[in-house]
Formats: sequence, structure tokens, C-alpha cells
Amino acid sequence: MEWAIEARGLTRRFGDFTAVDDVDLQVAPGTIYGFLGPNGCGKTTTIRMLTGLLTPSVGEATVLGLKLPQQAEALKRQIGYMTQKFSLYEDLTVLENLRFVARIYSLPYREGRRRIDQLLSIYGLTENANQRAGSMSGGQRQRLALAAAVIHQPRLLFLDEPTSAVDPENRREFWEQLFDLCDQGTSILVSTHYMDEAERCHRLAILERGQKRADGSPEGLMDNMGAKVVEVAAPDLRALKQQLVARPEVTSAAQLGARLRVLVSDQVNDPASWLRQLPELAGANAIEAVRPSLEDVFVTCTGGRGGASHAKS
Ligand SMILES: Nc1ncnc2c1ncn2[C@@H]1O[C@H](COP(=O)(O)OP(=O)(O)OP(=O)(O)O)[C@@H](O)[C@H]1O
Repeated sequence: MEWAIEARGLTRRFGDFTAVDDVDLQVAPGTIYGFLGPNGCGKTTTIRMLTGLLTPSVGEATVLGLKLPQQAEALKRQIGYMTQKFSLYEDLTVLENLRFVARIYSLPYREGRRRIDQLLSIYGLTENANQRAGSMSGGQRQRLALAAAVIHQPRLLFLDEPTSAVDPENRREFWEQLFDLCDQGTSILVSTHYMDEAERCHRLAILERGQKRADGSPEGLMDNMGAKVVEVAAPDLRALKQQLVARPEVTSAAQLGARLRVLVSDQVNDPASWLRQLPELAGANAIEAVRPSLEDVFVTCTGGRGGASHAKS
């Protein structure tokens, strides 16, 4: 199988600062691959290198079989890129924006018209066709940006934090549209700092400070994170948390409402039983093992320094 994206040792320095540090990557065609990490961890810089817009300081990448940076020009016509900021014209209408993008990709006039009608319908914008982009809601703008990014039917789509300005309902719809594109054979690389979005990806890489800390399917990452999760209900959770994190077996503890979510190292065989016999938990009301989440994976592989957002949709 030819990878949609294959990168080895990808590194980008800006002066003395290393924004992306020795990242290896393999993205299978027809899948959604996520970059999960906090602001500043190097997601945008990696995407810019993979689109051919930025030259790596070290390392190499082959994208859709094309070698970068040598074949960057040929690659541009085969990829779509939705940048973090809205990059269309706010003063133009939806239709004018799409016509403009169709011309950039040199779509023949009639084919362009057909494709634009189709996109307006798919992305629920038919009634907004003559509305100025600047006056639309966050969700509508983002659908317009996606329509523009796929107008030339790219084989590979890069989306840089596409839903950071969108409410949960629109976010869910947006992801339905990504899965539709994926079903039609488009490979997608999407960056996010939302755990729930990362969990929807077929595979993902967790990035921190320019480095890849882990990668795999969400389930695989959860199974192999090196810790088990136990939730504890007890009085005075704040004091309990301090006592527990002082123990070497405890990777982290975080309060979630009236419960403490405790990550216990895999070295402990049965973490719930182990916790039950600790003196500081003598007054606990409940101690039970629970399923790990991607947030737990993130905490274990970044030491919890990240600050990525948890949001449910
Ligand atoms: N052209 C540049 N010159 C100097 N430093 C840069 C440049 N571009 C990015 N950086 C730095 O590289 C680091 C990674 O930035 P990048 O934009 O890739 O992160 P990110 O994970 O996409 O975060 P965000 O979501 O905030 O965009 C940041 O510390 C940023 O300040």
C-alpha cells in the first residue's frame, strides 16, 4: 500500500527554536488522521510542511507519492487546505467566493457551475448563495470554507483546527461531512485540541512541544497507555488528591465534580483493590475501575502539561 502521507524525521527550526522536532508519520489513504495537541505544539507548522508551503529544516516527506519539497507544485492541485483562520473574502457573497476559487483551480466554466451547485446543496448553503460571507454564522462560514477546500475534489484534505469557532451541534454536522468525504475516498489530516474530535479519527498522533509523544488508533492508545483508570468518590477530594499523587504508583489524579479520576501505573495489578487498602481511602464511598478516555492518554503521555481542551459534543 502506498501511504497518503509518509514523513521521516520531519523537523522545522525558526532561528534557535525547534517548532517541529523529528516527527515520523504514516497516514493510510482513505482515513481520517488527527493531530492532537495544545496551542503552539507544532500542528500548523507540520501541516504547512506536508502541504509543501514550508520547507523542512531536516527530514523528508512523500505526500500522495510526490516527494517534498521537490514536487510541491504538482502536489498543490491534488490537496485541499482549510487554514485555521477564515481565508475567504468576507465582502464577497458565498457564490462569488466559490466562483473565485473555481477559477483559481481552472475549473472549466460549466463544470465549475455544476460543482458549485452541488457544493451549495451538500453544505446547506443554497439559501445563502447571495449572502456576504462576512455576515454568516461561524458554522456557515466553516461549511463554506470546507466547500471551497474541496471544490477541485482533492485526494487529500488538510484541516487546521477547523471547528475551533463552532458550537457543538455544528461541530457534529461538520464531522458527518468529513466522514462522507472519507467514504468517497478522500484522505483527511485534521488538527485539533479537542479530545472528542480526536476520538473520532481513525488514527491520531499526540504532539507536544514539537514532538510526537504517541500515535495509534484511539482504542489502541487507550489500551496501551501504561496506566489504568479508577474513579473515587470520597470526602475532601482535594486533600486526597495531594496524598495520592505523592505515591509513585499514581500517574495523576484529577477532580471531576464529586469524583477523583486516578490514573494508576500498569505495574499495579488490580488498581481498584490496591486503592481500597490504602489508609487515606478508608473513608471512600466508592472506588471503581472505569474505561480510559483519550484525555487520560493525553495526560499519561504529556505528563499533563498540555492544556488541550476537553469538550463534549
Ligand atoms: N514563522 C515563524 N517564526 C517563528 N516562530 C514560529 C513561526 N511559525 C511558528 N512558530 C512557532 O512555532 C511553534 C509552533 O507553532 P504552530 O503554529 O505550528 O503550533 P500549533 O500547534 O499549530 O498551535 P496553534 O493552534 O496556536 O496554531 C510556536 O511556538 C510558534 O510561535
